[in-house]
Amino acid sequence: MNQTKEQRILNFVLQNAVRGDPCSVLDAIDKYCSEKEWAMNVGNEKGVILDKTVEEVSPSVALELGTYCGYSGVRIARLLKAGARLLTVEFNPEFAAIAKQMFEFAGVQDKVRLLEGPSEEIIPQLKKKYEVDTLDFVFLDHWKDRYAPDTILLQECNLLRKGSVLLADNVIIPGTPEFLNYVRNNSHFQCTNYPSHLEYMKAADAMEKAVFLG
Ligand SMILES: O=C(NCCO)c1cc(-c2ccc(F)cc2)cc(O)c1O
Ligand SMILES: [Mg+2]
Repeated sequence: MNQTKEQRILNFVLQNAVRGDPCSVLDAIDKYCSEKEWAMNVGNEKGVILDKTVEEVSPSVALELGTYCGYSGVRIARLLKAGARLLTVEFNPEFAAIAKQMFEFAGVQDKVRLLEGPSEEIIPQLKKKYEVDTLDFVFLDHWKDRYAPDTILLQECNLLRKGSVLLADNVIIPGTPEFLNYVRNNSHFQCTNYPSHLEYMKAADAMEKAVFLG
């Protein structure tokens, strides 16, 4: 059976990175996806913006929407303080299976909980089923037309508190116009735009930070 691109990425990591070394996993994925096959990982340039935001927030509980192969999940988990945890949601079971192996190889599996299913089903379960009180940090990187409805759903489920930080990937390409309009015209959010580039390409992209003001 032919391998998928995501399996090829994982195999390259298993062959070229160091087990238990998250940075070597990130470097291997970035090397493969810049030299061999493009893939929709957040990448190293936008990854630095993600790093700085995670370090500023120092979250105890972080949520990622859109796991894919686990690149940004490894990126976030490697920066979490002792006892902190990342919940990451992936709809596609094949991607989830790859990401699970990626987390284990990187050695971050004890900090990460991978939840398979649609975000609109999982978000309402976070409090009771996954014992979440409120979220300190949310990385939005899933289906771009879900960013706005899921931001509303997070509020409806009382998962945001004064100071909760949302960071959204791809607000230029593929683009998230409904989300940008929603948070930028909402007095409950303080927004900051971070211009960058599409992962592994010269095309312009950006990330948007939206701090919930309560
Ligand atoms: O769809 C995306 N993510 C959700 C997956 O379940 C996604 C797409 C792209 C992208 C694709 C095709 C292109 F031509 C340009 C950008 C980039 C990304 O960073 C992404 O996160
Ligand atoms: Mg993305």
